[in-house]
Amino acid sequence: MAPDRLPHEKGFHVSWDQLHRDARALAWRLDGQGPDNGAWRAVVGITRGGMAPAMIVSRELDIRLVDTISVKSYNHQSQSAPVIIKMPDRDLVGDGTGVLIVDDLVDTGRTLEVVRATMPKAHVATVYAKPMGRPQVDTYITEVSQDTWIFFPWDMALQYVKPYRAGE
Ligand SMILES: O=P(O)(O)OC[C@H]1O[C@H](OP(=O)(O)OP(=O)(O)O)[C@H](O)[C@@H]1O
Ligand code: HPA
Ligand SMILES: [Mg+2]
Repeated sequence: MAPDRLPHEKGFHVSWDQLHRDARALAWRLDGQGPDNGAWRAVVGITRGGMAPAMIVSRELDIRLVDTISVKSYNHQSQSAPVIIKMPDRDLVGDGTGVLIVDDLVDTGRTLEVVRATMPKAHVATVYAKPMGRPQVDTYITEVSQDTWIFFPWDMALQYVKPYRAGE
């Protein structure tokens, strides 16, 4: 959902360090929760934003089978209908049993709705969640309000900021 304000006005800015900590927290929460004696079989990251969290989760949980599902639903901050551009290996994921689907965030939940339909038995995990999309997620770490835009480290750069009391 596109917020109708400038990016710096209501934004949740996530650094690489913060993302790393939060994705690790997600992994630790998922540890031992898989259907096979607590183990997970594979990780499927939703490209592109889910790739960094998926890498961190699979590293923490020692899961070597990692695949991707490619979904496009946003062009900058405007949403369109989600389209699956690439499916994961069907022989690997099956109906999703033992599979962890990982994304950076859920906003409206439309992306996850489409992804879930392809692997109905998978467990869906995101690092961040907004209220509207929460029903689509099984496990997440941090919730932000629906009108907050989350800025990820790969979309930002360090830059000069004027002092609060700027001189004339
Ligand atoms: O819950 P929703 O309202 O569907 O929105 C959440 C999705 O939107 C973003 O992906 P985007 O489609 O922008 O692609 P990207 O991951 O390649 O940036 C984000 O990474 C989630 O995958
Ligand atoms: O808040 C967001 N931040 C980045 N990408 C997104 N895609 C949907 N919502 C968001
Ligand atoms: Mg995405």
